[in-house]
Amino acid sequence: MSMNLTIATRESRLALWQAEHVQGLLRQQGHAVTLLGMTTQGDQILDRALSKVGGKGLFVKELEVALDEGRADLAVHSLKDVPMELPEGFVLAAVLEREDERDAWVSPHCAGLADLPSGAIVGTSSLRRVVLLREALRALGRDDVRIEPLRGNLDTRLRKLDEGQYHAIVLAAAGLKRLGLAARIRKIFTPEEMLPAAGQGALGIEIKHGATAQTAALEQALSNLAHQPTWLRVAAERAVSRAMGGSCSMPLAAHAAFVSSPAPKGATLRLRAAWGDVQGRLPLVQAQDEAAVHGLDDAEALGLRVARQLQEAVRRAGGTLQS
Ligand SMILES: NCc1[nH]cc(CCC(=O)O)c1CC(=O)O
Repeated sequence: MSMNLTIATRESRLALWQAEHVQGLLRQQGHAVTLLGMTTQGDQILDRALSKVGGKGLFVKELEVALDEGRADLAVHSLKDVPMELPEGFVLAAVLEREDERDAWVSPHCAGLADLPSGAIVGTSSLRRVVLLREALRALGRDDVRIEPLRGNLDTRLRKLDEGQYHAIVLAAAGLKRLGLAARIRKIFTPEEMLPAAGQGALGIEIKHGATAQTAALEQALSNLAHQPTWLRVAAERAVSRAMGGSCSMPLAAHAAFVSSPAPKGATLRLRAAWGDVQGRLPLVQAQDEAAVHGLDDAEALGLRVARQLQEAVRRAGGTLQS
């Protein structure tokens, strides 16, 4: 059955790329799909760190209002920006195949941290990247390097780099690749060097759940787009964030990968997580575990176990999780 569908999307170049990507996939299934562009608070507030003004939810709330009012049928999000708990009545109907989940180093000047000139400034605004960069700089004995906040959409961030406000910036590789900007990447950090954020590089499709025939048809169409191995990986990662009470004001990394590839049903999923102290007094705290994962429940149970380990390790290190 062919449907007329509307996708609610933010209007940044990356958000539009992502919405158009899903539009294309749904059109291939014979549906008529239009986009409804909107500006969210997260796009408007650019002068303050997101962690200080309410966090990830700021990027998704307006889109949920559009779903609630029936102005749109689905919303496409970078999963990294989707809060762990969706409001009552909303569900994640599909997670698409993951793009590169790693972080990228972009710099016209140097190939990596070790090459930074004395007193260099590195831009990033994610607290996770701040604590991981700090750890790497500490290992290199580079206490001269400064990490400074950097906000705005991808184009804005790159412009600030090009204007010379920073020697280098760290961004998600996925966003750069999607926008055809992969040539700007000087180096991609391995997950060992810089553990990615929960859900980074994956797209999630959110809908308003309802017991109607229309919703059932929509869920069916979206389930055709879902990529199960990605879904299992991000379910484990997001379970860590959820159990840690993670908002974007917590410097938290969580990354899962199948140890045997490709990932058949029941393959072993390895999950690693890290927490850092924003004040920089404590060394990075890490935890990891692995499990045979057959479904979302197994993935979430793994995430919960790693979160418990991490919480215990944070306590032993003398850290506090409530900031
Ligand atoms: N926090 C903003 C955001 N949300 C998703 C991406 C990149 C794409 C992705 O991770 O899927 C970015 C930019 C970045 O972190 O550099």
